[in-house]
Amino acid sequence: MKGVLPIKGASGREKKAPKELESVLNRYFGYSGFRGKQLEAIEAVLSGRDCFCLMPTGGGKSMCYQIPALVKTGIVLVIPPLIALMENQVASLKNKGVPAEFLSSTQASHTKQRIHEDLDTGNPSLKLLYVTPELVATSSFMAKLKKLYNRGLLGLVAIDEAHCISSWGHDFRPSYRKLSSLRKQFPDIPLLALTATAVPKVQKDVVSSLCLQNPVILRASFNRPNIFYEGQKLPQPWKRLWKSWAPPKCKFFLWLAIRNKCWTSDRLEMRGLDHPVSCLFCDQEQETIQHILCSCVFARQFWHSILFGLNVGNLSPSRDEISFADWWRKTSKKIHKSKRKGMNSIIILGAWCLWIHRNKAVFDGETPSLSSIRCVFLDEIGCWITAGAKHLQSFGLVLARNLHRV
Ligand SMILES: Nc1ncnc2c1ncn2[C@@H]1O[C@H](COP(=O)(O)OP(=O)(O)OP(=O)(O)O)[C@@H](O)[C@H]1O
Repeated sequence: MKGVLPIKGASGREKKAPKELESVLNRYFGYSGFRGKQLEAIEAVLSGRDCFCLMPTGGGKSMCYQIPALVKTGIVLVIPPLIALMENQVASLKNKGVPAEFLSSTQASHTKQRIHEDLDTGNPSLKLLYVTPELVATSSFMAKLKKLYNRGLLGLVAIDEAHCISSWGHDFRPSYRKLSSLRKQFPDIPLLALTATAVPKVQKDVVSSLCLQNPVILRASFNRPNIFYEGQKLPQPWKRLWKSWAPPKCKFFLWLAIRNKCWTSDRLEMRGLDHPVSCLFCDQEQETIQHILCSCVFARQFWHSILFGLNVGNLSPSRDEISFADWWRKTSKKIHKSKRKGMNSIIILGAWCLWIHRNKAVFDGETPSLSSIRCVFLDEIGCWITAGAKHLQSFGLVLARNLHRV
């Protein structure tokens, strides 16, 4: 890149002086300076280090791999979780004159062919290539990457929304798990893991799942000094959530859900991404995670059938319920202490089933059905009991007896 002179870092790898990086930032993106942990992340990967970077939503994580792509030799491979995300970013980069492309199932075959031909040349014009984790998991694409790597043309691999490896990545996106092979395949290429949601436990999991080697760990402050906050302390459900019996993936899902961090229509729309027009369960209201879990008519019918089966149908969420966490707190309070642990597991399981059912409707086009979600719920309860959920035993028996009557 003209005007940006590489200097040698301690490791002997490419390193750029901040001023030179700032001039690239200014030239392509029009910003006068880096913010948050951007510069530290950029310098880490330019010096060849792996890096885990936690920055708030909208904090500017993409710059951490876009600037290296513009100053580093070779191609930066970016792995985001959503096709819509990569389409958006690629379009915006192209607008700024940055050579970027994405490969996905939605891409026309002649476009894919053109990208592959470019990758096969000795000197590809591409600087950023966005791909899905599923594509990285295929042997044919891995072979292509290997070729790039052997020719010294792979500069950096950036994994966006890296928490997917640890949360819904387990079941929902198994290919995220397979990204662990990147470190083995490309031992000296820096890996950059970016996320806005990672509690220390998840951070550790991301670092170990990706086999990051002695990574630079960056955690930007989530405080926005220009925003005045006023808050009221509400009883939080965390203790109830973490202490209840449920598989970790379900608890983690609910932790995200309570914090409104699931990729439902409202969040996708806020980010300008493709999103279902309305909730696929009821086709009446906008889809939010709170709606799916408690105020949607489908969700309420589901909860009613489960709770009615347990002889506490009166505790089902009402149509005015706007917060799942709030409903859970109220419901839990009304249950006798001796049954509370079991009820908490029932509620986590119910929420998990609703989420899985919603994903099947969104991604597999399945029609929402009360009888099928109830069957899944009953099967799961059996599995949870077998796996050690003692408090659920009596609930399971009552439900198995009563549910067919609902
Ligand atoms: N140094 C900077 N100065 C000013 N604006 C910036 C800077 N870096 C990034 N931005 C802008 O901040 C906005 C958010 O950036 P970006 O989409 O990369 O955030 P993000 O951290 O990836 O967010 P999310 O977690 O939602 O994916 C963009 O409009 C981007 O152009």
